[in-house]
Amino acid sequence: MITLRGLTKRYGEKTVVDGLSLDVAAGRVTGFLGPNGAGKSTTMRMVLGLDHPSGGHALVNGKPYRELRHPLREVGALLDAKALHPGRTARWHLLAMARSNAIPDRRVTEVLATVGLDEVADKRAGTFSLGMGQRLGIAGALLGDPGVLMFDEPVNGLDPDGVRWVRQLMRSLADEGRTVFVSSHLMSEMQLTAHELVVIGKGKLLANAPVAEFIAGNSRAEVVVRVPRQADRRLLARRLHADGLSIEDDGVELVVHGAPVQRIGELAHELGVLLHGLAERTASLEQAYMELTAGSVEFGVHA
Ligand SMILES: Nc1ncnc2c1ncn2[C@@H]1O[C@H](COP(=O)(O)OP(=O)(O)OP(=O)(O)O)[C@@H](O)[C@H]1O
Repeated sequence: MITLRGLTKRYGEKTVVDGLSLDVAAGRVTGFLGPNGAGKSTTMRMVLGLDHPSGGHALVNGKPYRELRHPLREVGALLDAKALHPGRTARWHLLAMARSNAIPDRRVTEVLATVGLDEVADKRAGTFSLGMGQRLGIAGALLGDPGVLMFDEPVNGLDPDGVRWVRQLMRSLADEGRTVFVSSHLMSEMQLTAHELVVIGKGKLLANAPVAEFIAGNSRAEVVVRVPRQADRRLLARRLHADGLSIEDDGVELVVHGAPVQRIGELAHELGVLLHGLAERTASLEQAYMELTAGSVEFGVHA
């Protein structure tokens, strides 16, 4: 479990993390979202004791990072996959980490196999592709078999197969009861991977909710009604309009906001309107995220 209370970071005049209070629960994958520069990496760095908070605190399993006896055994992290010694082999990189944290050497062989790098374990990390570097970074996070894991954009540079592998890994780590806190800009991937979401903008907490609740709360559900006959479409549209519902008519389909699908089906039946389709269209995480963060984008092109 990760606990943030009033966590704040200022650089000069700028507050980049602004009073964050939240719990990241065990047994769940928690997606950490926010526009570029929102403060995600800074928050993770404070959890890992790499940056010192200007206010508040961050705890891992109830303790500040610096009080953890064998930190790698309690919290593993992938922050920057490029932060490797290029001349070291993958195996040496991991052995050095293991030995400084009293982790047995055999764990190195295990995690190399877990991330699929066993065949290149004795090659220098400097020759690795971006995706191989990500895998090595993930191996480092898993090394101490920690209960808490943080990944900053772990799928960056991975091919589709690698992306799916990361998704399955995150889920299985959470299924084992671990705390998995993962940042990403890939909304469709987050929708498939995360159970819970934490969204920040300009350092402030914007949302903290299960994925489905977040999408429902930040988007409008729509019902798409396919009405082949124009006269029918007009009749149904008039009736829905009279009921105070908002409707769009593109000449083939009606898109209705604010009414459950059952009600529209019943109305069509009552009016004797022929339907070729009646479907609820739930918003994607991307749509909900865009709605929520529209005012918090710092570096964007304004249309
Ligand atoms: N050492 C530093 N000195 C000054 N400003 C910093 C420092 N580190 C980060 N910042 C600023 O803090 C803000 C938050 O950066 P951070 O990297 O935490 O955002 P992020 O949400 O991880 O962004 P991204 O999605 O682009 O990775 C940015 O405006 C950044 O320029």
